[in-house]
Amino acid sequence: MMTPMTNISLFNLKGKTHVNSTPAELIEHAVGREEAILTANGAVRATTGHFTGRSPKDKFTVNDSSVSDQIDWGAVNQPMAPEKFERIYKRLQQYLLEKELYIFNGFAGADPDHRLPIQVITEYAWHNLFAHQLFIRPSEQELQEHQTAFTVINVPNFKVNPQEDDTNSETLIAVSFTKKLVIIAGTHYAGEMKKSIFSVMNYLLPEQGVLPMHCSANVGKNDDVALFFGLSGTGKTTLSADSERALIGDDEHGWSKKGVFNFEGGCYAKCIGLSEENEPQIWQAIRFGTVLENVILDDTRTPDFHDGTRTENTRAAYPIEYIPNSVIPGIAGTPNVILFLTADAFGVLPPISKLNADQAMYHFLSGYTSKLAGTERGVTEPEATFSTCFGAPFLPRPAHVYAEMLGEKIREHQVQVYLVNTGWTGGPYGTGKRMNLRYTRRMVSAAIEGSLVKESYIADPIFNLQIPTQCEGVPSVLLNPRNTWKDPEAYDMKAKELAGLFHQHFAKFTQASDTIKNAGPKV
Ligand SMILES: Nc1ncnc2c1ncn2[C@@H]1O[C@H](COP(=O)(O)OP(=O)(O)O)[C@@H](O)[C@H]1O
Ligand SMILES: C=C(OP(=O)(O)O)C(=O)O
Ligand SMILES: [Mn+2]
Repeated sequence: MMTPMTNISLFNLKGKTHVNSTPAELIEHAVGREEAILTANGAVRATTGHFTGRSPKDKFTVNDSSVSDQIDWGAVNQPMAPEKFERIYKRLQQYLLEKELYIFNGFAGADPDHRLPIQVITEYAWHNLFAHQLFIRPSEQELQEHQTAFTVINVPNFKVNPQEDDTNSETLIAVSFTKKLVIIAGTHYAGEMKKSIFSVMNYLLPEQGVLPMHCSANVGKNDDVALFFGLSGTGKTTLSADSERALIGDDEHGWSKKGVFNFEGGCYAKCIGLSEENEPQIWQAIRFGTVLENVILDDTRTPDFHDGTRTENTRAAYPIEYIPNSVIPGIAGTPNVILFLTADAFGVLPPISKLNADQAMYHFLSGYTSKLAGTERGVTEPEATFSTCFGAPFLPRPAHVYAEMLGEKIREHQVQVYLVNTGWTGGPYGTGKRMNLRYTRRMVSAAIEGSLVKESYIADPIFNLQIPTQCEGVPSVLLNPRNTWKDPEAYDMKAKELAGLFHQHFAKFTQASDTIKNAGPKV
């Protein structure tokens, strides 16, 4: 695909550049340069060294007058002085001068009214392949007219200096909204590229009246749209891949007056424990063109998806068209049903419960899920985490900006919201076991089809949630988590402990209305 290079005015590149290369070309380069290896199923596999996940402590936002009063400064959005960014940028220009580089031009945002033309410049061919598969690929015509509005430069071998540059380490993920530039340095984890652009969209879209969301989305035969909000590992990618429904996207969407649209052109699935039986769509998407990250291979170069020795966060990145039933471009109507996914490691939240509008706001602001033992050093017991809007690491603006928009839309369109525990369950059906995926799929289907809303419900006294007494295809005893514990009193104690954590966390939302504050657990 030879097309004129679009404007790379941010950098004065004198080395060889490969612009808008095809997957086949990028794969040839990645393998030839020994960045990645070919696997038995045709995918390429790269390893990422020290960083096998995102590095939130190394993420900064340039604090200049154009954004200063808009950003929710703190641990997520750490400020960087403009002159520090400028110095790094100048050094980076020197570093890049003679470098061989790969350049992808495309879009974030499937809706032409709200899309962001982006350019992704990478040191590695495999990172450019990732960008090509994950972002929205332009048509020939769109490429001719492409004008970059935001650039991501991904230079794993460029290091910053924590002393001189005021950074946390030699690794940096820095966004400047004024320069319209993201610098990613000192990490090989490809997910930083897509989540950086997600953060940029999360900053830009509210000003256009569009709600950006950390959710997956799919659509049924009757054009009924479902959204699945959730933090990492809660099941957005897994549950949105459904043979009965068309996939809109697995991670990042916007909700405009017209409906929802995907920000991306691909998916980024977790591979740990992946099986053909449980996740057939994802399984068969792993083929030529797909990028595997940190997946272990056997002697025949066949992936061993059960091997987590390198990391539990093994990944596959593939274009959305590799999912047989997908919506391209990723645009659909207004959601009918919203599912909040939470991976509760205490095993006390019901597998599914129905929320009213105030409860929906309460749980959206809370964004409860769990960090599991082993995922972080020092975490030996399940640890509750609250990540507001189910996506705090990616939200530049204060939570209320997003929450108010969602609340308005839920009310306006009378969207039914459910809370789904995709985490753990106690008692006879599996102490310490993850919720059975087949049952979760049944409950999610019943919620989406509308049969669940008509069931009878019991009120859970601790969490103040409405629990259905039946759901077709799911043993009724599982629906109430208290039944699944050997010792119901032990259940009550654990449940009250979690209820207390909800209260502690929610205390910071002083501006929330009383009806929202009272919609949480009753302890
Ligand atoms: N009941 C369940 N619901 C959803 N996912 C489950 C369940 N049980 C196990 N899993 C596993 O949990 C992981 C969910 O990850 P994923 O869908 O990638 O989350 P996200 O996209 O939200 O980061 C997958 O590996 C999936 O196989
Ligand atoms: C890619 C990520 O998100 P998710 O696990 O939600 O896919 C991430 O958090 O790095
Ligand atoms: Mn995902």
